[in-house]
Amino acid sequence: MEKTFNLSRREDGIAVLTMDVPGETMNTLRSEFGPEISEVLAEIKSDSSIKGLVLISGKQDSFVAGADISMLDACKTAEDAKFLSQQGHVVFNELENLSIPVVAAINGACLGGGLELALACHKRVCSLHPKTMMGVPEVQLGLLPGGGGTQRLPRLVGVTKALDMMLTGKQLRPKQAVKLGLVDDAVPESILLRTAVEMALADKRPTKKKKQSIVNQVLEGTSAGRNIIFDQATKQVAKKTQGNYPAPNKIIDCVRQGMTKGMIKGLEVEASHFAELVMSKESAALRSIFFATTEMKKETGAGDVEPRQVKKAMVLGGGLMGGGIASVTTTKAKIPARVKDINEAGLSNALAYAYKLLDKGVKRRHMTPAVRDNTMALMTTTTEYKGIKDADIVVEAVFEDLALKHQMVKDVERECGENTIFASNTSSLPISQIAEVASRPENVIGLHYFSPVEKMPLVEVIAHEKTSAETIATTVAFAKKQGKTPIVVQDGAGFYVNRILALYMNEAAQLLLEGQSVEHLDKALVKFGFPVGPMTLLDEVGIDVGAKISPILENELGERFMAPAAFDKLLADDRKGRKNGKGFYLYGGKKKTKEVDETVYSVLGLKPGVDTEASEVAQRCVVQMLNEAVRCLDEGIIASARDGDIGAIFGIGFPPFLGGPFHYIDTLGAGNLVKMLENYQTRYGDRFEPAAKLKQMASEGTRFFDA
Ligand SMILES: C[C@@H](O)CC(=O)SCCNC(=O)CCNC(=O)[C@H](O)C(C)(C)COP(=O)(O)OP(=O)(O)OC[C@H]1O[C@@H](n2cnc3c(N)ncnc32)[C@H](O)[C@@H]1OP(=O)(O)O
Repeated sequence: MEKTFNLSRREDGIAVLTMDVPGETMNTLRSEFGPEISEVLAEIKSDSSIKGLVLISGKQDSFVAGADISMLDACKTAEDAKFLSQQGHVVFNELENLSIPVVAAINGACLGGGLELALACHKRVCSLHPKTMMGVPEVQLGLLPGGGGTQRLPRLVGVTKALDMMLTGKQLRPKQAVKLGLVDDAVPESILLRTAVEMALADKRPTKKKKQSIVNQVLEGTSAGRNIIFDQATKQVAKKTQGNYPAPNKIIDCVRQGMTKGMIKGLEVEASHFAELVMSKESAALRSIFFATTEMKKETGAGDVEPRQVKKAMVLGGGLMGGGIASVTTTKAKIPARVKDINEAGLSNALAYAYKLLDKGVKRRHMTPAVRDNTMALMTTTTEYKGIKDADIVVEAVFEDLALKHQMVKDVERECGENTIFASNTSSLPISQIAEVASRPENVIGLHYFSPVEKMPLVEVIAHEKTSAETIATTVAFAKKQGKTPIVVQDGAGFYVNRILALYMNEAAQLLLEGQSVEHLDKALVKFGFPVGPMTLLDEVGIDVGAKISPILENELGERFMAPAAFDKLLADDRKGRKNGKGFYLYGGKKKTKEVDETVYSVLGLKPGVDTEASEVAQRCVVQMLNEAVRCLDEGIIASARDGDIGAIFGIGFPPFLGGPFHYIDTLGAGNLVKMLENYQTRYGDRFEPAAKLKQMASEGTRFFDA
């Protein structure tokens, strides 16, 4: 069998151990490598001519991407998982205890177990390659660093910074890593090996630790001080996770026990907690999201049709969405974008949007002002259709007016090339309606972004019946270059995400009209696992936007989408939400915490009654979303349950630890969900009628995913 580790000896006495997993684009750590690694370490220990060791990757631009997540998925028992962690401890301890200097030479991704491997080396040097990132993202998989990271990281960079890395899963760029003391140096890739060899030729004493402030020395240097750190971290975790994610508290416990009772105890605790987490339903759900998104990275959205290259884009409308779309086009995709608006104000907004994003990078020192300015030069502006003949794609992001969009379709077909794609960022209008005036309907497609554009990873790519496969593939590729996760959905009012969101929001509105308070509704759904509650979301999206979409959905999809009439009173009272500072919450005040605008109750003619059980409130809203998601799958609006899960998680923040609507239905059981819906249908009306497919699955006892 081809080897993963190759040991080569240099004349200066330094041995270079190259890791290169055969046939894989990325190095990952697997249990099967154990015997080979032990053999290599034994060879090194027995060869007195070896004066030092450099560990390097044989991959072009990645070091080690962590433990093989598929291997973790294959664990059948906690014992299986615990063995993996303990095996890692043995190997990494052996590496760390070598009598010769061991230096990790890091180029590219060095994540999870990959960083833990590097931490077991005596020193670390990384390259300045743009793909060189270091971190322990296990918490994003519902796990913890199980290869000694919970013990070595705090001892290297300090408890506070180690907890920050492990609890957020943040990835550090080279200069950040040097500043933190995670690596000893960052050098151009061309001299990475040479630098590592020089380090290995020097003695193995660790580089002088970064000087800590007096406060930090006291906090980190005493058990009382450390307990303050641990307690503070525990409080922050509780606030952020609402108790829905077990990994963070276990991470804190590993560090606490290790720092209190020593590294050996710490490693024991780490292996036990790691094992429990690998077997947890939360980690299984989060790992499924990793596999889904990795699989989607390779899909064109149109089978084996090759996408055309997009060398230039145009954005119509420089407002909130247009500015965001133009910004991610230039700053992420590095594709020139020409923004057209009817006035200079819109154009200035788009430029300011991009500049603000880029300047944040300069302030955080991972971008130079020159790179910022060169990237800004990719965005040009115009109030006329000039300089766009060579645009490969035009994205319109103007307000939801069909006549205006029709005019834009005609303008683009007149002013641009015959292959230029017209992509509409509409959030509700059927693409077929927009395309009905096109002389080249095969070039018309929907490309629906979510606000804020630079943060929300999802885009919906909406094909109408005449959209060509090449248009789909090109649009999907363009969105991926923008750093987006696209799902291809079929044409229909509200597409997928807004359609399932609408019923969830309507149910929240019903609960409000029944006397639940605004803050109780929001707290209930945040506790369930959403990033924000429905009333906050409505304020953010815009009450006027919701009111505009509802009748379109009701007209196309049926009266279950009828929004509560009382909400018209909000618009009559000019309540649009954050955008005009009047909504369910107060805006513009000096207080950090948001306060409900109590006058909203009188506008709606309400007096909040007694808030009912939060879980019941959440369940009524969530089952509406689940039921409609099943209808969308049944109607072919989404191609798969996988896409439905990713769309809901990345589009509206459906709780990732539940794996998405379809994974969650599998967890609940279709039969139980039907019973819940039927119970609500009896109590609250036919809007809770279970979807036909759901009833069929309940009767057949089937699931969306293999158990
Ligand atoms: C011991 C404990 O501490 C446990 C751990 O270490 S848990 C694992 C922690 N590591 C991670 O969470 C990193 C996961 N990977 C990524 O974030 C990304 O893959 C990347 C940033 C490393 C690279 O991203 P990108 O350049 O976009 O490449 P892909 O995501 O498409 O990945 C390329 C192929 O590598 C496979 N892969 C990457 N990481 C892992 C992994 N940890 N386990 C298994 N496989 C991994 C990925 O599936 C792709 O495979 P393919 O065959 O090419 O499709």
